[in-house]
Amino acid sequence: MRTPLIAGNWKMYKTRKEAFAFVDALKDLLATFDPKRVEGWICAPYLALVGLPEALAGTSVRVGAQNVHQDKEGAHTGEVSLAMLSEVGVEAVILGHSERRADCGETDRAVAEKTEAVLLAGLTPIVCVGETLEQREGGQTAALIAAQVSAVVEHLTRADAPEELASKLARLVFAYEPIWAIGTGKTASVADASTVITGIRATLTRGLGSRAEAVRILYGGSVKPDNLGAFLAERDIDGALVGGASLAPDSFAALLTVAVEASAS
Ligand SMILES: O=C[C@H](O)COP(=O)(O)O
Repeated sequence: MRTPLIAGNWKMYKTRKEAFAFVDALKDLLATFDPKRVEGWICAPYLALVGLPEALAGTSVRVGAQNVHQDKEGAHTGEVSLAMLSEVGVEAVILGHSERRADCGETDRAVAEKTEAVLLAGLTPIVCVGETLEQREGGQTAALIAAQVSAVVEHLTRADAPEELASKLARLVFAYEPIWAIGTGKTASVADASTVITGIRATLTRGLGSRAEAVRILYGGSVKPDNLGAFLAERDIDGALVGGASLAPDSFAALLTVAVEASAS
């Protein structure tokens, strides 16, 4: 049984002051219910990460970043390493978000290398895949998503991959985020999201065999507390990657509440 996961992606929102005010308010809200049956993650901007895990201590909400460099260290101006993230208590990293693929030219290859580095460092990668509206209307969704997922799986299972990688693959998380649904208020239909996510699991099974069953696959794109339940009711949808609706403490707590209720039903 896969533990439901609600990951908030704050993107480039919240100063440190705003981030810590969010945590204070969230802790008050979480005092009234126990979201233990689900995992809640806040993926904050780098500067807000410092001190955030400590501020969330005593809750079941953990902290993630939104990107990392794949190298251990080096001459990479402006980049942040996994050791730097681990040192401040970060446990997960969003990789290959469509905004980074578009704004920063992140390739499937770079996303695959980052995924390997995150797994080897003992953190959880949340690997984003998704199609544009043009690609969807052109009937390319299934092939494109399969190619994005396969690029990661083939890299992780290549013949000369580090041996210890195999035992870490169950920690993989994928997020299917149709680009046209991000921040637009237009979600994919539950049926369409479910079809794509079932396809992702099939691609994972081809590459990973039975280990694919443990991999969690999230839906992302205009998820709100009032539409989350319908996605979570689908067998292969294990949670959500949420942007806008993760920015307010009451809305993030409401997402966790919906996930707890869905996991109980
Ligand atoms: O990473 C999160 C996604 O880009 C979804 O953002 P959104 O919930 O604001 O549509």
